[in-house]
Amino acid sequence: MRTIGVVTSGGDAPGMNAAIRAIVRVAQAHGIAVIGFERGWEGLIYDNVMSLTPRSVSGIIQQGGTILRTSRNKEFMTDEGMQKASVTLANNKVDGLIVIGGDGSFRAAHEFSKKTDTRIAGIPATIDNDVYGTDETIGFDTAVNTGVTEIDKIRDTATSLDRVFIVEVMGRTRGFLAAMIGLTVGAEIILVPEVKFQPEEVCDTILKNSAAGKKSGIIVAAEGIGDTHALAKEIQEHTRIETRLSVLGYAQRGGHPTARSRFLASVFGKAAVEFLADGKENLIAALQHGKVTGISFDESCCKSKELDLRLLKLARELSK
Ligand SMILES: Nc1ncnc2c1ncn2[C@@H]1O[C@H](COP(=O)(O)OP(=O)(O)O)[C@@H](O)[C@H]1O
Ligand SMILES: O=P(O)(O)OC[C@H]1O[C@](O)(COP(=O)(O)O)[C@@H](O)[C@@H]1O
Ligand SMILES: [Mg+2]
Repeated sequence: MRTIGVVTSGGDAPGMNAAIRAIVRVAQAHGIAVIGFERGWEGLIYDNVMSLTPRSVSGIIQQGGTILRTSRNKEFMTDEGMQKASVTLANNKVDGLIVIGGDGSFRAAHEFSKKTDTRIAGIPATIDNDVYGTDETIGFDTAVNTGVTEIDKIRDTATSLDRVFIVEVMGRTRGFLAAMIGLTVGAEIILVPEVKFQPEEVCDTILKNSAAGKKSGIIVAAEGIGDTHALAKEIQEHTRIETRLSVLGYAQRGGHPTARSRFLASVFGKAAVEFLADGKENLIAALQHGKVTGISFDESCCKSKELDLRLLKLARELSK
């Protein structure tokens, strides 16, 4: 293994830069050079490369986003796109590729490795935490903390005006972010796509809480549950309690990575380089019960990670 290529793909996640830094510095210790491909798979298709050295990754451990930039790319999903990418890797004498991204990037990497025999290692980085096989992804903890900071502020105004708020958080089709944010802000209600709910039950809980003396209500809703605007309207009409919607949006994807996100980036970066250096192909660095390990792309891509529903139950118990 002489040269490793690195790409960040899909939605950016705080801590991606810390992972790039770790890869470059661990590779250096193994005598391996690193080059970066810019803007996700696009950089592999169009041969946009950036040399990465231990000095060029100085001062990025604390930066959100990704210095390699990223993209969502349709062309890579075609045979032709993958062939072009394979030629780029050969032209740059890349012996192994590290993909830093989420579930979509890993499905792409899996296809790519099957079609072109490319040696790949994965590093899970997405605020959604929706990668099977790892308890946590880089960026998740940062996005949780960003959500918590914002919702604590919303609680102040909600309590002052006896209001209910629906706060919509990201997560695509999954409820990992909503569940963790909801539990840790003391939300009265958490709505996730994994659990069907009836608006009447939500109204019922709000009315019971109000009768018990609660001055505000926070509903943390995952974006995947559907139309939160319509839900806020329905709650207000049924309960006669002023109900507002606040969509947290893209701020959840940015900002300085937390220590936790930087830690995961550092240990995953080291693991991914070592997988390739040791000839262990097509593994994703993963955290399982506090230990760093590897899970195959094959397994991760065909399984769906379960949401721990006990988080929702605990949040309900604690918000009475
Ligand atoms: N099934 C697939 N086959 C080939 N390429 C894919 C597939 N799914 C995703 N990709 C590629 O990976 C990119 C990143 O995936 P996406 O789902 O957008 O983000 P993330 O990796 O953060 O989940 C997509 O824009 C696309 O180029
Ligand atoms: O940036 P876009 O294309 O608007 O996509 C928004 C989506 O990206 C995310 O922020 C991150 O998702 P991915 O990690 O799958 O890219 C989701 O939570 C959100 O649904
Ligand atoms: Mg994803």
